[in-house]
Amino acid sequence: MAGVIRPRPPSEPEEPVGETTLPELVDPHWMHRATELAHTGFWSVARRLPALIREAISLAWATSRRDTAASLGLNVAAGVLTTLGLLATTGVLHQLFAAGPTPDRIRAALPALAVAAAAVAGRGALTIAAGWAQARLVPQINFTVERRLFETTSAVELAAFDDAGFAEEMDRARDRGLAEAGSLVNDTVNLVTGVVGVIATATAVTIIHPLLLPCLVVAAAPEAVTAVRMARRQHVDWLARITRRRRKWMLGDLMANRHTAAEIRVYQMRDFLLSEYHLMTRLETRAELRLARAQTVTRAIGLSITGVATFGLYVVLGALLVGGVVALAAAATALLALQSARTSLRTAVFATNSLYEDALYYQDYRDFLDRATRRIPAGGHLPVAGFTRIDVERVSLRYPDTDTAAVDEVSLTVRRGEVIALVGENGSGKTTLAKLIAGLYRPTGGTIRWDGVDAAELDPRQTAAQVAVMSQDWWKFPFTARQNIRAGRHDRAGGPGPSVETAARDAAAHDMISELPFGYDTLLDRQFKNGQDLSGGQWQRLVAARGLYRDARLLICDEPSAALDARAEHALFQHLRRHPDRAVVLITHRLANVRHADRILVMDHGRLVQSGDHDTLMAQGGLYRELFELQAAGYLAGSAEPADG
Ligand SMILES: Nc1ncnc2c1ncn2[C@@H]1O[C@H](COP(=O)(O)OP(=O)(O)OP(=O)(O)O)[C@@H](O)[C@H]1O
Repeated sequence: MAGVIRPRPPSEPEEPVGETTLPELVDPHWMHRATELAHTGFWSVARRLPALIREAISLAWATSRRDTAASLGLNVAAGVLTTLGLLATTGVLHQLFAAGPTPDRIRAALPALAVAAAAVAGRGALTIAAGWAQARLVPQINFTVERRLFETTSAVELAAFDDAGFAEEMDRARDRGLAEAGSLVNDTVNLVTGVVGVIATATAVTIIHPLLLPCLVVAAAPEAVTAVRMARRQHVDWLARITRRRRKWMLGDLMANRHTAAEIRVYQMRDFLLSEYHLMTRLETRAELRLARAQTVTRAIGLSITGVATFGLYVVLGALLVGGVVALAAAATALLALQSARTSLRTAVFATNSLYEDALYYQDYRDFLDRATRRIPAGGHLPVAGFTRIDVERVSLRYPDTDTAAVDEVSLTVRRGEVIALVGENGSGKTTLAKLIAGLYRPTGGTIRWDGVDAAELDPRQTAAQVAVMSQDWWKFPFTARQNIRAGRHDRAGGPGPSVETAARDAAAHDMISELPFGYDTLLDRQFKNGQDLSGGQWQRLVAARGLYRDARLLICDEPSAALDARAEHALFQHLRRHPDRAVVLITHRLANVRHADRILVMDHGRLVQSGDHDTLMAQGGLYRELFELQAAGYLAGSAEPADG
């Protein structure tokens, strides 16, 4: 076995001194409502029930009237049959306990028995039908709330995503709010089912003998109280443990993840991660045992009290029987009713607890939708078919929660047929200005005019159709190579404009795509079967192909070649040259690529500080020349860093 290296088992950690060597985790945003339930008493929760039920039913009603009516109506009908079944059972017992020969008694009991059997069968059928209606309703609700959310998030203005509060609310609405809508309705139906069950049983018992009702309440109550206590204890405990469990998931994810595998080996982090993981596991197991112990105690106390209460019920029933107040048949039915009441009460109690928490999270979803809807840009209505010039007039943009303007009173003109370049140091505002020209942001000052018309008055969809942006922070869409390029104008069926393959060739992406296992039909996401990943530069070629495929009148290229090799960069820039029908706004730090631009605009701290062609700016001196010469020096033969000291 020489040469086989066996992984050394990690050393077991010492008993924890402190909790962990890792720093504290902040609370995840999806549990910000969780403490609220823990700190709200059961009766406060119960008091809010009517409003919550109204909310859930109106959501369900708006989604499907038929299934809502069926879910609730069939449950109520099942309740009526519960009452009928109990009354018929009393009738059966009454006949059976009567005096006379057994065959006669059985014969006399038969009609009531038939009614009782029909009631049980009917109730079963109605419950199944109600369950079916409920099962149909919940996915429809999920679909409705998801559709509402995504229709809104995909329409809000881009600037909303820069607002940290908005982004967080969106995450919350998406993570919990969506899921809770279905639960809200499910729990409401369960609550109604439970309450109907309790009412049905109480009604039957009251009809049989009014004195039986208080006995039933006293006997069933301890179990309901135990159920509330256990549910709450579990919730509080879950809250207390959630941070540790997240840390455990995080550590587990680090150790079983293809992205971290190399670094963990390079830095020999295995022992450290495993010992932290063991520590978390040990603390977690201890906490779980603590909960199990506490729940066992609660259950034991609850069961004992329930036992005593049930015994009390027997004593009371016995006394009523002996005193001749209640018939034997009625007393026997009361015992059957107790079982049914307990089950229904437990269902109602659990549903009440969950309903409250569901409603808190669903409210987040509602609040977010209201807020997001207000941020959908209204836009103008004037049609746009193209442009001859776009005038940017003293335009500014200040991002939310920032003190300085990212773009500060900038004026320039983009003409059709021109290539203009935006250059400047990192953070000088080039990307922001490009996004303003593209209409992705609305200026916080100044005006942008398309052929003299304020862009705010133009139809935003038609304006967007004139613009293509090759952005520097693109996303790896999990589609095939072809779909990734066609996404540039997914609704173009034939018609003018380059084909997918032409766009790919122009962006130096065709050869690379052809070499993929399924060529243009290769899925570019490793999460899918047969999916592939591309290198950063290969992805950038694909993004450039998408931009060219869009074939827009205004092409904005933000660092289109940052990850490209020299050959691909050269090929791409051949296609970003002047074109009579198109204006190109080019942002790049590689100043050799802007030499041939019609105009070079130099930005510094959000302001436009120089403008002109390459020769003019070089003759002028200033920031452009300084940056150009610095970069050019790196390419000069024999240039070397001065030696230290
Ligand atoms: N979404 C944002 N929210 C808040 N501030 C932002 C946001 N995007 C950019 N900024 C800030 O605005 C300023 C201009 O950024 P911008 O991305 O426009 O610069 P840039 O010239 O394109 O930089 P680079 O050359 O590094 O790409 C920077 O100070 C940046 O920190």
